Amino acid sequence: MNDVELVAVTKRYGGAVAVDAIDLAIPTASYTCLLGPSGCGKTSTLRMIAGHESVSDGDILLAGRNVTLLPPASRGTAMMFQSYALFPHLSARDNVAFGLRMRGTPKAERLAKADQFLDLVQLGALADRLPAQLSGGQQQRVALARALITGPRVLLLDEPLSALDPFLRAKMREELKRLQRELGISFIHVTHSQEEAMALADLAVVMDHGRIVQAAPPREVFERPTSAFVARFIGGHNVLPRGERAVAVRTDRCRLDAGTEGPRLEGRVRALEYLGSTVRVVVATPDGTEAEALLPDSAFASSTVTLGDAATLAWNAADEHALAA
Ligand SMILES: Nc1ncnc2c1ncn2[C@@H]1O[C@H](COP(=O)(O)OP(=O)(O)OP(=O)(O)O)[C@@H](O)[C@H]1O
Repeated sequence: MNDVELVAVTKRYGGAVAVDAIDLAIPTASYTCLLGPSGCGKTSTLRMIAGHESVSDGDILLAGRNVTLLPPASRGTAMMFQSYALFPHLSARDNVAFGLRMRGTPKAERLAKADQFLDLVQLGALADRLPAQLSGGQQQRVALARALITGPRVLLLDEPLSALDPFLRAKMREELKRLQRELGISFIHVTHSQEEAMALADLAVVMDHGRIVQAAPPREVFERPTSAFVARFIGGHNVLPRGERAVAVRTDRCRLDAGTEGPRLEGRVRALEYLGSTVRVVVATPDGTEAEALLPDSAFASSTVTLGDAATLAWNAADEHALAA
């Protein structure tokens, strides 16, 4: 049984198609990331699953039940918003208990459960604080506890990490994955970030212009991107012409090496970026074709290459991955 199934789901705003007849099956208790460039339809898809946006065509099934026409509260989903949307005059505890209050749960029971969920997000000690007395990261944990307390089968997260600084983002990312595993429910998470999707997702769904262009485990998307668009979007690949078609070659499989047999690109070093454990070297040919190598810093240290030098980027033919036309 899948937690969520989308069957030819379409969203039109006036005449414009934002989501174009997408099909998607999200397995039980899995972590799914929806990713793609701005305007590709990620948020519209999430909002249709939540019931915050009507479906123009197609069906949405949650645990096998058709929920397309049901209001958000009857679906078994909960949504965590980017803005957290906490009530400023309520304590963290009362914010978390709010969903249960709306369902008529007795006070003592809902406050005890709120404390339990605040503990789950490691915020038990701050239960009496108002949102204004909490940091952004802490407010976000309150919002997460508030969404989880209603016992959803599917939690929907709209760019939950984008407002956090890089350190907190990495920490919260671990936390989201832990919660999803511990609770055994499905998370569907909209992100712009390839790295976030790689780190979190069991299923990475890449969208472009309202369509799903690849839906697979992150490793498969990275190792076998289906198109030049996916290879470029997911990053870490050079996309190079091969006759009528194109091939993708991982940048970490390229090296600066004129001596070996095999495919190569000859040109000049157009950019060099030191990234700590790796160095990014971009080589451009006179006709403007570019490719880059991501070299271990030790490999770069043993070369003498500098900006503007003539350089040859080489890789093994076996590392070329053919892309669909
Ligand atoms: N309420 C609306 N009315 C009209 N058009 C809309 C509305 N909401 C979204 N759109 C359009 O639908 C398309 C998809 O938008 P959506 O917000 O789903 O994309 P997205 O991938 O989430 O983008 P972003 O990453 O920028 O949030 C865009 O072209 C957008 O302009």
